[in-house]
Order: sequence, then structure tokens, then C-alpha cells
Amino acid sequence: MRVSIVGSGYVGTTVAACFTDMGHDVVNVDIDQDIVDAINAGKAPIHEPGLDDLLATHGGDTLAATTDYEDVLETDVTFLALPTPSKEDGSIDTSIIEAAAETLGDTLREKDGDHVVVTKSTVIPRTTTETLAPILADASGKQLGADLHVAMNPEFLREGTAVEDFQNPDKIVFGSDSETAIDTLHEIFKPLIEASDATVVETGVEEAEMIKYANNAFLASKVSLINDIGNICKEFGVDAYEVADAIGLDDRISERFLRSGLGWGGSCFGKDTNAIIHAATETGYEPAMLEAAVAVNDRQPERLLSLLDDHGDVESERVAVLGLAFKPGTDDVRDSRAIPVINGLQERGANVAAYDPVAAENMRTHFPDIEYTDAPQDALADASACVVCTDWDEFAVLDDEFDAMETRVVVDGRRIIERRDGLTYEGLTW
Ligand SMILES: NC(=O)C1=CN([C@@H]2O[C@H](COP(=O)(O)OP(=O)(O)OC[C@H]3O[C@@H](n4cnc5c(N)ncnc54)[C@H](O)[C@@H]3O)[C@@H](O)[C@H]2O)C=CC1
Ligand SMILES: O=C(O)[C@H]1O[C@H](OP(=O)(O)OP(=O)(O)OC[C@H]2O[C@@H](n3ccc(=O)[nH]c3=O)[C@H](O)[C@@H]2O)[C@H](O)[C@@H](O)[C@@H]1O
Repeated sequence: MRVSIVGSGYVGTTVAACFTDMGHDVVNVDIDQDIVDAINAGKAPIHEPGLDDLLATHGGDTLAATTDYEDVLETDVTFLALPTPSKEDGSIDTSIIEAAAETLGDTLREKDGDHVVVTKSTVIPRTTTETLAPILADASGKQLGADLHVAMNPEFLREGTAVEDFQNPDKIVFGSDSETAIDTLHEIFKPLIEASDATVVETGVEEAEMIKYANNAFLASKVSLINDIGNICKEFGVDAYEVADAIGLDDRISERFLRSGLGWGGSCFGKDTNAIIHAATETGYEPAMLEAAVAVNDRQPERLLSLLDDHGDVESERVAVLGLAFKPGTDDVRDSRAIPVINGLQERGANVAAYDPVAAENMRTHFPDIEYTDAPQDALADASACVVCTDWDEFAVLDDEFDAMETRVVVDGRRIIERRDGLTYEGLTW
């Protein structure tokens, strides 16, 4: 099938590469020329395991990228994989996806015959039907349900494992009341459905939109709940990881997403919990559990810093920050917990020396003036303390490197460093 994807970021590029690998011809449309050039040259514009290989095979061939919306005219279906960020007040900002829908609609005016448009971005229920569909219909002159069909197909991939997640889904959700759109989605996903154990959920557009928020809200709340429990464990001198291992054996709880520590960051848990809280509040309903999940998450960096304070004043001292990405496996620093931690260190007058295997460049836009090192031992050398913000595997094998510290204090926000003799070690919840 001929598929176009507007927006070529973490989701758009991954989905495009995987669709191409499933045998489809794909066009990626993006306004960023560098991204377009990278894809056409067979290179991944982002750090994502497995993506380079897929792009090296298909990029510039059955996967083509362009800044020109006209190329969607050669396709049967367009996915919108555009950012849906937060406004100042936490509510969803749909201006980017609306602008893209307008341009797509204008372009589709030239197309004879049917076109299917699928929302891939995370959007508040009713956005597809009440905001995007009318924009598309007005701009294209096409008629909804006749030659224009809309659907919502939420995406559940995680950064760092995006390709693997996309290729091994637990569920695939098709939300639409258009038979044409549902049939089109089935045709696109057929190879994946046949090759995986995924359950296909066919539902309404609004239900599909809400499933995405509910999924993220549950996961984010699960992490906040284990952090709440972990904070209590720390007060009692109990190891929250032993507790989590035990309760995770109950398959009603499950062992996944029970890693307590610095809390969740990333481009979606924060923005999506805030967006659904805001949307719920506008209806008159106060989502107390979700508000609590956000409040617990917001407190974790300060708890880490107060553990550091217990071991001495860091004013004018060198403090090593290990890990800048919001999670391992990615160069993404959006809403990374390292940001409030570094802010807190700077407020205390510390000299920050930061190391991350891939995310340092992205962090420079937030903190242009801190020191970035090429190796963890360079950040640790002469440091009075070390804080760990990301659970990169390479931190687990650090050992003699701590000997170069002036004072060997390690406050670990991710339980990645082993306690050992000669190290004053503080775990955030253990
Ligand atoms: N990042 C993730 O792991 C996941 C994200 N999502 C959702 O998917 C959506 C996209 O997220 P990301 O891929 O992370 O965003 P992103 O910010 O990585 O990528 C968005 C892309 O859209 C491009 N763009 C902006 N305006 C455009 C326009 N008018 N026309 C064409 N391209 C334009 C940008 O240049 C950028 O390359 C969001 O709604 C997000 O909530 C859903 C699941 C996972
Ligand atoms: O909508 C999205 O963008 C995506 O958001 C999350 O994926 P992602 O943010 O990429 O990464 P996660 O693995 O979920 O981690 C999110 C944050 O939670 C933290 N986390 C995760 C698990 C855990 O047990 N403890 C914990 O603190 C991670 O360190 C990270 O900061 C969801 O897991 C995806 O299903 C969803 O598609």
C-alpha cells in the first residue's frame, strides 16, 4: 500500500521505517530539511536502536522523505504523527497538528478519489472528529464518509525500544466509524497482525483517543505509586526493590513498571497526564488520582537532592551527574529528571560535570554552561559527589572510576550502581 506519514520524529520515522519493512511504499513528510535529508541518505535522524538498519535498507528507496506535501497525492492514506505538546496551563496544544491538517487538506483538493487520514498523534477525545476532520473536509473540499475517511490509531511504542515495540505490539487499536478506514488499516497492518500475537481492537474514534491516555495514565500512575511506596520504604530503612519484586509476583500487579526512583520523564507521560487532567477538569471532574501521580513525580528530584544535602554542602564543589537522557537507550532529554536535578545543583552553587553516552548534545540547549565529559570517569574525577539520573547499563560496571572522586558520595536515583566498600551510597528508595 502507498502510505504517507506527516511528521517524521520519534514516532513518524519509526512507523515509516517499520511500514516499509512490512512491504509498503512510504513517504515521510516533514518541515525539517535535515530530517528529510537524513532519511533519504538512509540514516536515522534520531538515536533509536534498530532504526539505522531499517533506514539503511529502505531509506531513499521504498521509504522516501520530502518537505513537499504534494507527494501525499501519490498515496492512499496519510498518518498524522505530529507533536501535540502542552500549553502553559498543561492543556493540549493542537496548533501544530491543526496546521498540518490544513496543509494536507489543501493538498488533497487536487486528489481524485478517496483518501484516508489517520491520527497517530496522542490527542484528547473528540479532537479527530470535532477539530481535525472539519479542517480536512473544508480544506480539501472532500466529504467525510464519502471520499474522505478519518481514523485514530494510537501508538504505544517506547523510546529506546521503539522499533522492537512497534514490531511486537500487545495490541493494535483502530478507531473509526468508517468501514473504508478500518479496511485500509487492516490492509496496512496485515503483515504485523499475522506475524505477532497482537490483539486488534476495533473501536470508535473517541475510545481510541482515550485508550492512549488511559494507557499512559496507568503506567505513569504505577510508577508514582511505587515511588510513593518507595519513599515510605526509605523512611523505614526497607529496600523498595525487594518489596517490588515480591508484589510483582502477583499477576494482578505484574513486575513491570515497578522501578522506583527519580520518576518519569520523557515527552509523553508528563504532557499526557497533564492534558487529560486539564481536559477532565474542564468537564467539571477532578481526577484526584492523576493529580497525585503528578505531584509524587514532581517531588522525586527534590528528594534526591535532599539526600545529597545530608552528606554535605555542594556549594563551589564539583558534582558529577551520570545520565542525562530521560531513560536509557535514547538521546531524548525532553522532561528528563536530570533537568530539575541539575537546576537544584545549580541553585546550591555546585559545579556540574555531566556525562551521558548519547544525550549530552541535546542537553546543551538546556544547560549550555555546565561541563560535559566524554567518559564517566572524567565527570567523576575530583568530584565531591555523584548523582545518577539515568539507568544506562554502562554505569553498572563502574568501579575503580569512583576512586578518582575527592569524596566518594553517590546518590543513585535509578538503582544502577552497586553498593560497595569505600563508597558512601544512598539509594533514593532503598
Ligand atoms: N515519542 C514517543 O515515544 C511517542 C509519541 N507519541 C505521540 O506521537 C506524536 C508525535 O510525537 P514525536 O514523534 O515524539 O514528536 P517529534 O517532536 O519527535 O516529531 C514531530 C515531527 O513533526 C515535524 N513537524 C512539525 N510541524 C510539521 C508540519 N506542519 N508538517 C510536517 N512536519 C511537521 C517536526 O519537524 C518533527 O520532526 C505526539 O502526539 C506524541 O504524544 C505517541 C507514542 C510514543
Ligand atoms: O506515549 C508515549 O510517548 C509513550 O510513553 C511511554 O514510553 P516512553 O516515555 O518512551 O518510555 P518509558 O519506558 O515508558 O519510560 C518513561 C519514564 O518512566 C520512567 N520509569 C519507567 C518504568 C519504571 O518502572 N520506572 C520509571 O521510573 C523511565 O525512567 C522514564 O523516565 C510509554 O511506555 C509508551 O507506551 C508510550 O507510547
